[in-house]
Amino acid sequence: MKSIAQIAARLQGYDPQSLTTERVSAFLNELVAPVTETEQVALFDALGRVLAEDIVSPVSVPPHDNSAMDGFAFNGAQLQPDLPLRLQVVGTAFAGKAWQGTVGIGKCVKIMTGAVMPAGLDTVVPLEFARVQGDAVSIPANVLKCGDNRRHLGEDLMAGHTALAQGERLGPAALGLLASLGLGQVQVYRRIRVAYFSTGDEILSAGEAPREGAVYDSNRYTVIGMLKQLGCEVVDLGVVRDEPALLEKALLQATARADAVITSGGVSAGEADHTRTLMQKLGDMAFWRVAMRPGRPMAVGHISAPAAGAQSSDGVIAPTSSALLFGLPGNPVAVMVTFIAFVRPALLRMMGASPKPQIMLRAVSESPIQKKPGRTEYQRCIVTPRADGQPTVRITGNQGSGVLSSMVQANGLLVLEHEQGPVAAGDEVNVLMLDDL
Ligand SMILES: Nc1nc2c(c(=O)[nH]1)N[C@H]1C(S)=C(S)[C@@H](COP(=O)(O)OP(=O)(O)OC[C@H]3O[C@@H](n4cnc5c(N)ncnc54)[C@H](O)[C@@H]3O)O[C@H]1N2
Ligand code: MOO
Repeated sequence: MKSIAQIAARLQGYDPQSLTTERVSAFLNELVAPVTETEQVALFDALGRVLAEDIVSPVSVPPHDNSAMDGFAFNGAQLQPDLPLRLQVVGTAFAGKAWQGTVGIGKCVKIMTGAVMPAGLDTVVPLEFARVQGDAVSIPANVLKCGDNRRHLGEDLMAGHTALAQGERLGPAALGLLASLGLGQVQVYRRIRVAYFSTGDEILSAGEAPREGAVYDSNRYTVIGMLKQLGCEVVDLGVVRDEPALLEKALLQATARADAVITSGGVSAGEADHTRTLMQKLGDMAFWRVAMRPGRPMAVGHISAPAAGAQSSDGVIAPTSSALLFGLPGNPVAVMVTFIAFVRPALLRMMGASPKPQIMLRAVSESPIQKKPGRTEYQRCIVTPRADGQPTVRITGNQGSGVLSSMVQANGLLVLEHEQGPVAAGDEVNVLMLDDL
């Protein structure tokens, strides 16, 4: 495991009080190691899991040349420009029940979609194009080319070729592809376990009576929601008051039980913020001010705790477990934005997934947007599709980092890059669509 100091020493221009989002991402790439343990799971249980091995096709898909249409199969060399073709039907080929005979010149076979192409035949005329009279079929001039409507053996996947690479996060299409190879089980990385707790004396749990100066905990629901969407196992440690002994206990418990620990609150420099001090005491931590909005303060590092169930006795050093720790800012939108920008990619890396660039939509801004160069801004926005071309985008009103209602209205996050200044109406901007996450 690389220490914060080692990574910082290698990262040019590392300044914890002013880090660009790119530097943060580069730092996290070095800090976070993928899990190595794997397990075999049934294909139906593999959705969202990450492949731990290359999948080499044991078979070709399709396994034989076959018809793409219901129609009549024949030897396409007989087609001539500007001339119709008349053929005699000599049999029927069904999907799953091949036609075994030979089909000569002037002959054809009625064929169903998916049926194996009889030997020597390479072209199918769809039923809609064929004129059938008794056992004769005539094909009008110039409606077909030789080879039309034939699907080739292995045109999807060829036996012996890599069908999917290690690191692929399995979506429905990938599961279907694995199933098309006849595989019922697949080797994936184990799930990662992530513990979460909210911190702060003013934070109430749902169901508690309201009291002066207190607010209900929303971060626990947004963060745990996003963790579940990622397919992590979640250890929910609730709300922890800003008391050193309670915070220490929660951090140690979380570390002993999880691969990664996420907290919210207590990472800026407030007086009652014991969280920072404790994180520092228990681990190798960095406290950053990221040049971004929202989400400026953030803590990251590794902390250690005696492993779950480990007994320390005289002369015996208890084994320790260690976890990646993200101390996210308390403000509800800052939590979500830092999770999306940094925690999510880091956890995907820990899950073993190959890195994928976040694809941004280009949209035209409906109105001017204020923006200072020198920080990356994530503004909640609504993208509207336009029938006549590029989608347009507008921001969702109040962008305060405590305002969750504008996050709910938003369908995207408008990402204004570090160097960018104000946006004029009609300018193109980048949007991260929230549904894609
Ligand atoms: N002097 C400075 N003050 C602040 C700075 C700074 O750089 N210098 N940064 C500001 C920014 S930006 C943010 S973000 C916040 C982050 O502070 P903390 O991480 O220490 O968070 P808290 O102070 O504990 O809480 C901030 C805010 O969020 C509310 N909150 C916290 N947890 C929850 C929760 N689980 N559910 C709902 N709401 C929550 C909390 O009540 C506060 O209102 O610091 C700024 N200050
Ligand atoms: O980082 Mo704070 O983002 O302004 O809420």
